Amino acid sequence: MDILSSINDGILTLEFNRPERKNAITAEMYQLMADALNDAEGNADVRAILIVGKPEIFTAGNDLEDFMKNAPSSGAIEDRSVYKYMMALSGSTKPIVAAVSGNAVGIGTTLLMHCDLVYAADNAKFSMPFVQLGLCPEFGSSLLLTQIAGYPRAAEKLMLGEAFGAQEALEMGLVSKVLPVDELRAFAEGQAAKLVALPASSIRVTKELMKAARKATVSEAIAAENIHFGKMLSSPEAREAFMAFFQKRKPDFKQFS
Ligand SMILES: C/C=C/C(=O)SCCNC(=O)CCNC(=O)[C@H](O)C(C)(C)COP(=O)(O)OP(=O)(O)OC[C@H]1O[C@@H](n2cnc3c(N)ncnc32)[C@H](O)[C@@H]1OP(=O)(O)O
Repeated sequence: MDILSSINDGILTLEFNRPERKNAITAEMYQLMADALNDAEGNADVRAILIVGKPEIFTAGNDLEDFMKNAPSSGAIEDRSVYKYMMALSGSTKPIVAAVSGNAVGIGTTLLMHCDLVYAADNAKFSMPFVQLGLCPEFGSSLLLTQIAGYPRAAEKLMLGEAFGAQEALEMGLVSKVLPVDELRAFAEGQAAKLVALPASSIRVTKELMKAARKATVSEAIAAENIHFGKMLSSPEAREAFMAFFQKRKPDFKQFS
């Protein structure tokens, strides 16, 4: 299974488990995670959610082969499993803890902005290389990163797409603590266990109140981003970037005006 899903002591743990492809996320993996999150919504026994990868890799983001095969030239974005997953994540009423070690690329970083408690290992590396792929930010990152980090820093991360480390992620407020990689998972599990022991109704209301102010603007940003993202996935620039990645060469964007 490319996603390991388990419920123990009130915690739903979702673990990326495709290390041979750097935990790159396929449509099937998004669907599995969307289903688990939606099931958790109706399951009172789940009182916290934990998202983890492997010590050496969180996720390389969307599977680029999937991007090439399934560019959404037709069909509604709402029907795509990535959309279902991100809506389930951003709309979850349960507290979500994320623990990042290794690379968190693209949607791997975006998804953190929809979680509640976010922790990084000292080997974590974050990147949103949307522009480098001929794409644009997705699922609220154009708005949320600006709110979290301020415009200049968000512009640097989103326009240049370069990777940055755990310490910088801490300074900008993307994560709230950095730990040694071999301590990260146990720490995150401990934080999730604390949430489980607290009154679920208080956690629920606190989360709702904290997210209320940004709810409408995040939805608007996601809708606007999706319009561009969907079209850009089939653009010649994106094709060139995907081909270049698999051919292990630098993309040549100068051929496009
Ligand atoms: C809506 C969502 C949007 C997004 O998420 S956009 C972001 C899309 N993701 C990316 O552009 C990241 C692409 N991957 C990488 O940049 C690198 O990987 C890493 C920095 C994550 C790791 O680098 P290294 O440790 O050198 O590993 P390696 O040799 O590049 O990868 C090992 C194998 O994994 C495959 N792989 C890695 N990432 C992806 C991916 N995203 N989609 C499909 N396959 C991937 C490779 O091709 C290779 O395979 P082989 O061993 O056969 O050469």
